[in-house]
Amino acid sequence: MACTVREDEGKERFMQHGFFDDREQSQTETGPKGTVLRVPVVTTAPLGVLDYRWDNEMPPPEPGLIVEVPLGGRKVRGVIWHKASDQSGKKVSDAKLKSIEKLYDVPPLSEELLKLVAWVAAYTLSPLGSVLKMCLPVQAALEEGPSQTGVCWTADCAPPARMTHARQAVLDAAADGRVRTVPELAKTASVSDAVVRGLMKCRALQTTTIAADSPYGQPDISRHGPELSQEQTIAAEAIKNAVFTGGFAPFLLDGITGSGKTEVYFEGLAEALKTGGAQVLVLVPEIALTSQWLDRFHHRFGVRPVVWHSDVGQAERRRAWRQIATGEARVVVGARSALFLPFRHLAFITVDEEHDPSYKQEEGVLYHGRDMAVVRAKYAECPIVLASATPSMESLVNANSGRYVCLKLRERHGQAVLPDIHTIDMRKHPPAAGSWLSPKLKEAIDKRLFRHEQTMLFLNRRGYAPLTLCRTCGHRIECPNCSAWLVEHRFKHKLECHHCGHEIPVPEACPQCDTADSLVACGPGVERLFEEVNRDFPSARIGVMTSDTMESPTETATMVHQIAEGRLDIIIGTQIVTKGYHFPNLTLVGVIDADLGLRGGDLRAGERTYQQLEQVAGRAGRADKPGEVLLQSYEPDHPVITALANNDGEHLMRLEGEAREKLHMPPFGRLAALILSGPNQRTVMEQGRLLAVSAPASGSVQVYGPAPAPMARVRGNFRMRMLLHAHKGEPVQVIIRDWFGRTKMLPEVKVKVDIDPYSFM
Ligand SMILES: Nc1ncnc2c1ncn2[C@@H]1O[C@H](COP(=O)(O)OP(=O)(O)OP(=O)(O)O)[C@@H](O)[C@H]1O
Ligand SMILES: [Zn+2]
Repeated sequence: MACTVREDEGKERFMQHGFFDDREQSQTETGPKGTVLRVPVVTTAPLGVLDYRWDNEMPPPEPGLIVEVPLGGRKVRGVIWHKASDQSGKKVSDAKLKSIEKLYDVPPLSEELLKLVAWVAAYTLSPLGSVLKMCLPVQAALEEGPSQTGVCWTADCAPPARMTHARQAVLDAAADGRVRTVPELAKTASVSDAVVRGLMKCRALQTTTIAADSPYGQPDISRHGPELSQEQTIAAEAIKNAVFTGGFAPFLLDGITGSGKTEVYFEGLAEALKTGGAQVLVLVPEIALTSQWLDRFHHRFGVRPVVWHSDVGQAERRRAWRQIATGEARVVVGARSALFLPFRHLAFITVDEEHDPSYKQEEGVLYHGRDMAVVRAKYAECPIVLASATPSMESLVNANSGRYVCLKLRERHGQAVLPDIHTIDMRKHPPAAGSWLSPKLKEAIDKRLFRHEQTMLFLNRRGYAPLTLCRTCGHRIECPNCSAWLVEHRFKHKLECHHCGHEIPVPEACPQCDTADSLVACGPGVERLFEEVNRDFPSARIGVMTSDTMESPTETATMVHQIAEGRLDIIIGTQIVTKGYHFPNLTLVGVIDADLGLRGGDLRAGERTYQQLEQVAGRAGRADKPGEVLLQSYEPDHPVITALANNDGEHLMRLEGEAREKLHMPPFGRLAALILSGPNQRTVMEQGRLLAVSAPASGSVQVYGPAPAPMARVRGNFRMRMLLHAHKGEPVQVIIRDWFGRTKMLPEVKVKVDIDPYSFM
């Protein structure tokens, strides 16, 4: 494998990065035995750069090489860093310097990836090690995998003493000299394994060992995509040109739902793959939901791409990581974590559904996948396409300012047109008591059943009911660990906390006043909606799509197939049904509670609700039959609802942009949230007070809080929030670092910094 570098080459790269800068101080030189070569290492522990001793017996060090080092009594993975450690003053003496224990036989991480790690760490105020850990997620990927028997023909092989048709077929198939497994060769020659083994025995074929991981299929770029419409062609050509020219080039592909954005960026992908060894990355919001995407990719390129997300098993992760590192795997489609994969030669990135909130990582290193993808493209010097029917305010502003090239698709493919969107004023057309469907929506569903067309009902609430209340004493059943109600899940006969996972069986009597049969479910969830639909449309075939009913990607794929094949009439789902699906026979979308996302009202509530409802609306009428969307609302005059009904998202986003600009709100200003948490409420409050006392303040920087977080308790920890608001251009990270430097930090309180927060809970 390619980790061995020529000595002079390694040293040269090292010098370029200033590795030998502190030669004098630590007397380091590669050279005679006994001298110490000090190298900087970042480990996967949440720390910065540390010094280690490089054994002279090892090949010369090079930035990016992956090593194993001792750290606090453990052995941890690490990477040779491209800058000297910053332990100035308290430098470990040569004598105490610990040695690098192992050099893994995998290619070094690229310069470009190391730069990304450094950038993300600095931007999110996270330790380098925490970010690096995301690049090295699978220990097994670093080890040589189990091997298997391979077979090939070489010029040294003697022809067999006895020749048969079958044997000749095998030798013909093996004549290309490729190493294959026995079953592979047998299959290619259409013979049984025994024929191949016979030839191996008499040395007419050579036996070798090959790595157990089978290679990924290579995409076939000679295939052509569909004929593109004029506006699709213009967009595709712009992207292809940028890929051909190379270099950083960001695009916003802003095309209405069903306009063929996928077909357009597939063209860019095909262009990139024309260069031998080039790799491409497609980020998608929730990979479990992409069975249709994978089928389309397969249809277009003749193979399946490498898939990367948290549900992929260890063996497959190992295989993927290694082959991405060696450059053999060419196309990767993945969730945001795929951004940190060790590509060798990244030539093109697409972020599909770029507006999707799930790109923001809310645990560990708090980064935004879309934004960091742009940074990676910059370092990899390659084009990037951000695609969406409902672009984020951030990307729209970048497109308007000319930082991104904006490519527009204004029409749906073929005969399809955007669906008609109507609002049902629930004040005038209320549902019957105890039900959630207005008579108008029911009528529309009836029509679709009669015409054998499909209906999708959208309600972004998992479970049966969001609240269980005692009719006698008014007690509401809450989570003992979190400030949240327990949600009834009737399919599972449980009450469940959606924040910490705490669950209890549904009680027979009120836990507070002990009255039997006094608990009532309040409000609807998808399970309750299912009950109603099932009762009102007894002959309909109904499917429920939520993360509770779809526990694996396979289950999701099965249901998606069922819908696409017309084996379901009504699909009830949460936000997982909004993502990019194409069901030709689906002509009605009903939104049960269009106002749901507007309540609570954080900075992006309007933008997010618009995006979500426009996406779910976009599932209707994507083929030859026209679509209709009905929004049930108690606030039909709300700007978001009218924008949807008037098909005028552009206007809405413009107004929203103007409002934010006036208030210096993102993306026209900067926010950073501080989340203080700990088991003891008093100390958390004390930390808040200490931070408030030393908070920075000027005309362009303001700090709000501390205040109890809306989720004031999660998993037994008390939480408070502070919010730093700064004008654009203020060095928020520097300000925060300085602020913390001046503040007494209590060890029992965790202070998390969320730069560009999306969640305000
Ligand atoms: N030029 C074309 N020729 C043939 N079929 C096309 C063409 N363009 C798009 N389509 C088809 O139209 C449908 C919608 O396209 P696609 O899914 O790419 O749209 P999209 O813009 O990604 O939509 P969404 O944002 O809703 O996910 C797909 O079935 C796609 O194969
Ligand atoms: Zn809880």
